[in-house]
Amino acid sequence: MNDILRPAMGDYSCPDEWLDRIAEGLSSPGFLHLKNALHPDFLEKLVGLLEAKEDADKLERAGVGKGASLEVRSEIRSDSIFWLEPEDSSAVTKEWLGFMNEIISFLRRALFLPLESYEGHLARYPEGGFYKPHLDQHRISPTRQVTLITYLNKDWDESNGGQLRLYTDIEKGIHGPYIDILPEYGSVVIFRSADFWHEVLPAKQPRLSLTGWFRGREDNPVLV
Ligand SMILES: O=C(O)CCC(=O)C(=O)O
Ligand SMILES: [Fe+2]
Repeated sequence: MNDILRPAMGDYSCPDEWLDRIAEGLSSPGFLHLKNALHPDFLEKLVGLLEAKEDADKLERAGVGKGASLEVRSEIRSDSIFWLEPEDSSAVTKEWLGFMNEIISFLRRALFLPLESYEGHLARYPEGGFYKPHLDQHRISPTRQVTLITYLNKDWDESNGGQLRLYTDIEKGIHGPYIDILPEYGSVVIFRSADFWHEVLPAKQPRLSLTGWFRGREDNPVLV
């Protein structure tokens, strides 16, 4: 797909075309891949924030599981992350969270998805980093409904590895068909969190991204 759909910097009212594409893709086949989806100035700020957090030693090794069972499992995933919190003082975080809230409102209206909130983190996979096949929706707490990943890697090509491998048949899972998506600068991938097994293939260079989830209610999750 060749898209130039760039929400302008400082104006995160999402273009209707962008929103329509999201609704269409999530309805069927349940995922979409937008290239060059974000304004370059905004991408620079996200990279700047990630680098600043890394320099300040604020990235933490990402865990697997939830709540009390959350633990670092190096054999499953090797990224380090920084959660974007509303109380964060940086303008870029505020802008991003505002943008995500706008998408929540739209998805509630357009697809009647019972979304309540967004959670997201910047991520850095080191050289050789990977994330083994998984579903983003936890079995025990199925609040995550929709995944949205933004990639922040300039000049990334196939020789760098690090593809997102998205398995497109929920029944067959990792034994079924898949597509590979390069984590190219400004690309956005969106998919239904319960329906797509996926993994990050080993990256030959450090690999940067912003991964987040639109969530339903904790106590009354509705499967989409
Ligand atoms: O970065 C990616 O391509 C996928 C990351 C992922 O699957 C996750 O954080 O759950
Ligand atoms: Fe995932």
